[in-house]
Amino acid sequence: MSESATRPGRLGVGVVGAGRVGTVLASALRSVGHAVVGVTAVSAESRDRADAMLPEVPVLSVEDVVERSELVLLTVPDDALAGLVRGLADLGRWQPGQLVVHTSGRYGTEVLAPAAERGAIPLAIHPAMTFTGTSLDLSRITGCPFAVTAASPVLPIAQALVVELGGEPVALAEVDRPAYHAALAHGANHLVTLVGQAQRTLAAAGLPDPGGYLAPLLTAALDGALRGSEQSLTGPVVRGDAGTVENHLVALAGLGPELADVTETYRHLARVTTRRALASGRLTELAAARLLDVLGDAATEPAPTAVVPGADDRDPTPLEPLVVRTRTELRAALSSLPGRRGLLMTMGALHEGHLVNVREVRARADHVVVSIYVNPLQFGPGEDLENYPRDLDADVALLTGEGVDVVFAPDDAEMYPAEPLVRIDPGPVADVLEGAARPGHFAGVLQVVTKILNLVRPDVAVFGQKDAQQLALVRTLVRDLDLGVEIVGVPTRREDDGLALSSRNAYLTAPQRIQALAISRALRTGVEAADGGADAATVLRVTDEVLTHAGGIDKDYLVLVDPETFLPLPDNARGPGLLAVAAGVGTTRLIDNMTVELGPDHPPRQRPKDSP
Ligand SMILES: Nc1ncnc2c1ncn2[C@@H]1O[C@H](COP(=O)(O)OP(=O)(O)OP(=O)(O)O)[C@@H](O)[C@H]1O
Ligand SMILES: CC(C)(CO)[C@@H](O)C(=O)[O-]
Ligand code: BAL
Repeated sequence: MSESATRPGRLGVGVVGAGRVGTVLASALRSVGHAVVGVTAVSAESRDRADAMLPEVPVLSVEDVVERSELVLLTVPDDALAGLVRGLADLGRWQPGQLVVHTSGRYGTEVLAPAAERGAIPLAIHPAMTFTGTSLDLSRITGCPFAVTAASPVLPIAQALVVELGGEPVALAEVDRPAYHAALAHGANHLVTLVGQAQRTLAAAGLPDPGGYLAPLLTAALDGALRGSEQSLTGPVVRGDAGTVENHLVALAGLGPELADVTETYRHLARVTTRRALASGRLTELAAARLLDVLGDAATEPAPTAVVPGADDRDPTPLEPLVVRTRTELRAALSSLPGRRGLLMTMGALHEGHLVNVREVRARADHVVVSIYVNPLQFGPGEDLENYPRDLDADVALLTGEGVDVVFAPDDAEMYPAEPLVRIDPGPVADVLEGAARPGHFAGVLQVVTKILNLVRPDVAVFGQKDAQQLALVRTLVRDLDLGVEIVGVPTRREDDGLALSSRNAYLTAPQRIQALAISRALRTGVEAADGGADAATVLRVTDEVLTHAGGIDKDYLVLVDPETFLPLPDNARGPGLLAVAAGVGTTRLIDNMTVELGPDHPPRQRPKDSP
C-alpha cells in the first residue's frame, strides 16, 4: 500500500461509548484536524464527559453515529463489543471502506468480523495507559505505546492513526492479545490493589499519611523493577530472613479481619518471590526451603478465609464458636468441617496472645478448633492447679467473631476416663529449666498434647514461643512419633510496656505488675548487648544485672541456652541463642524468653523498622 493510501487523511470520526478512553482519543484526533461528527452517551456522567472533552459534538444514537462516520471508534466495555458489532451488522449499518477501530486490549480484529464481512476495515489499537477521562489524559497519550493489530495490508493505517494520536505503535498478533492484556492488567491494576494494601496496613500501624510515606520508596522500587528487572529486589525474602517473614505474618494476622486480604496476598507474593529468587541464584535451596516452610506450601494454601468480604461464597465465618464438651460431640462437629483444619491448644483464661495465635491458625486453615483444658497431669504438687483461672463463658466471648468454628472444652472425666497407663517420655530436653523446676511437667504436657492432637486430627497446630521449651518438645514429639501435623511457632505477644501476655498475669497486683516489667527489660538488655557484638558471657551478665537489681523479682533461673537442646551455651558461642527466664513475682511464677544472635558472623537481628 502506498504512503498516501495509508494516511487516514481528514476523517469524520464517530465515537460509540463516551467513556474515558473514547472521549480522550476522539479529542486527540480532533486536535490533529479530524472532525468528530457524533458521540453516543447514555449516562449523565458520559454526557458531562462528552460535553467537557468534545464540546459542540452532537450526542447521537449508535446507528446515527455509525452512519455519519468514516472512522468509527468503538470504546465500549470489552464484554459489550462483540454484541454491538454483530447487532450493527444485522441492522446493515456497516459501510464498505469504513474504518472500524476498537480499543479493547483483549481482542484483536476477529471480534470485528461482522463489520469486515460488510466491507468495513477492522483495526484494533490499545493504549497501554490508564485514563482519567479529563484533558490531563491528552499529555498521557504522547509517547504512549499502543498495541496495534490488523491484517497486514491495513496495518499501516492503524499505525498511522496511532502516530497521529502522538502514540508509539507496536504491532501485536491477534493470538497474543489476551496474554498481552493480562500482563498489563496484572502490572497496572493489581499494583493499585497492592499499593492500597500497603497504605491500609500503614494506616493500621498508625502512620498519618501512608501515601506520602510510601511514595519515595515505591517510586524507587518501581524504577528499579522496570530497569533492573528482578535483580533490583531487596527485603527479607531475598535476604533469606525467614524469622522476619514469619513475624510479618503474625503482625498482619493481628491487624484483624479487615486486613485479611493483605495476609493472603503477602503470603502468596512472598512465596512467588522466594521461588524467583531461588531460580535466579539469589537464594540457596536451604534458605528458600525455610522461607517456604514459614509461608506454607502452595499445595496446601488455605482458601481465603470467609471473613474476607466477597472472597468466596462459602458460609460466613460463624460468629460464635460451637462449644463441645465430649469427644462424641467433638467428632460430630468435626465431621461437618471439610478442608484443612487448624488447632490452638490452651488452658483457657484467654488473652490477646491467644487471639494472635487463633489468627495465625485461621490464616493457615479452613477451620479453626480451640481446645480449652487445664490439664492436671502437667501441674506438680503445690502448684496452682486449683487456683488456675477458669471462665469458659468469658473465653467463648473473647473467641466470638474471631472465626473459630469449634471450642473443645472437656472436663477431667472426659479427658482421662481412666488413669493413663501408657505415658510419654519427653526425653532430655524435659529435664532442664522448666522441666527441672516442675518435675513431670512436660510428660504431662506431651500426654495431653498427643491426646488432643489425636482427638482433633488437625493439619496444623500453633504453639507460642513464650513457652519455648514446650514448643521445642512438641516439635520433637511430632517428629519422633510421626504424628503428621504441621507445628507452627508464634512469637510472643507483649503488652506495650514489654510484659509478655500470660494467663498468670491475672494473679499480679498492680505494684507486682510493674515489678514484673523487669523481666522483659532484662531480656531486652541482653538482646541489645548481643546485637552490639557482646559475647555469650557478657550477654548473660548484663541481663542478670538488670534482673538482680530490680525489686520484687525472685529469680528461679536465667540462662542463655542452645534453642534446640536447651543446654547452656559456652562463652565463645556463635549463632542463635535463647535467653530464658523464670522468676517469681509475689506468689506468681512467670516465664519469658527472647532469642539472640551471637558472634560477629551474624548480622544484627531484624528490627521491625528495618527497610523492606
Ligand atoms: N503472650 C503470648 N504470645 C503468644 N502466644 C502465647 C502467649 N502466651 C501464651 N501463648 C501460647 O498460647 C498457648 C496456650 O497457652 P496457655 O493457655 O498456657 O496460656 P499462657 O498465657 O501461657 O498461660 P500461663 O500463664 O499458664 O503460662 C501456648 O501455645 C502458649 O505458648
Ligand atoms: C499446650 C497446653 C494447652 C497443654 O495443656 C498447655 O501446656 C499450654 O497452654 O501451653
Ligand atoms: N503455659 C504452659 C502451661 C503451664 O504453665 O502449665
